[in-house]
Amino acid sequence: MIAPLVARGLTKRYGTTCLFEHLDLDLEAGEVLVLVGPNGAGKSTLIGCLTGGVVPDAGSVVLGGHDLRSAPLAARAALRFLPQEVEVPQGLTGRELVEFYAGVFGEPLGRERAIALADLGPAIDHLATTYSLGMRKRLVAAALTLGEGVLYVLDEPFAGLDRQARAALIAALVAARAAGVALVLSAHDPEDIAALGGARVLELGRPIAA
Ligand SMILES: Nc1ncnc2c1ncn2[C@@H]1O[C@H](COP(=O)(O)OP(=O)(O)OP(=O)(O)O)[C@@H](O)[C@H]1O
Repeated sequence: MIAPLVARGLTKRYGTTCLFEHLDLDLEAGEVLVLVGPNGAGKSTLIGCLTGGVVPDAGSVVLGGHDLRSAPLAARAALRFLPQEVEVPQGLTGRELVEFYAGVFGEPLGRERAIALADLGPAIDHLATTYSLGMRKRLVAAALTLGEGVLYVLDEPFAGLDRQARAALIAALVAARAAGVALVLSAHDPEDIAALGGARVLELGRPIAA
């Protein structure tokens, strides 16, 4: 079975400040890794290195057996990413966006399931740019479950969600995990970590200036 995530020797510095170095990560199907640490510890930067938005100073990332640098399209096809700030394109309703994701992720028939999971009521037919942060997160988090992602990476997924949306997202993540999806997420609240049904925790400390 191909591991959803293998990272080797990840190192990232900004100037003389080292956020992490020589970091190895391995996640098997269904495993969960939670990144914790104070503000500025480097959680989002590490997530950026795992999802291709930040180039590490050293090291490699392999997603679902595909190297993020040498085979970025195949690696990204295995990945579902929920960033901390969820941006949506102009001019599309929530429904149209879900239809777009369903096509890109190769599960066009899953769109009604994702729309039900987003649970936005009549707002699903409003322009997504009018949504609150929590509504945008509901929409995109539901779309992540489309297709055959093997690794979900979520940057502070529960921030800005109300209780009902948080419970729905946790249920969706627990179900994905049971289906073999591995998860990497950053979180501040131990309750969220417990709700996922057990996870490995990686604690990042305050960055060290050389
Ligand atoms: N592009 C950049 N250039 C320089 N420094 C950066 C850059 N991006 C992030 N940093 C710095 O790297 C450090 C880690 O930032 P990061 O956003 O990864 O932390 P975090 O653990 O996600 O924080 P938070 O919990 O507040 O979201 C911070 O000191 C930040 O200022």
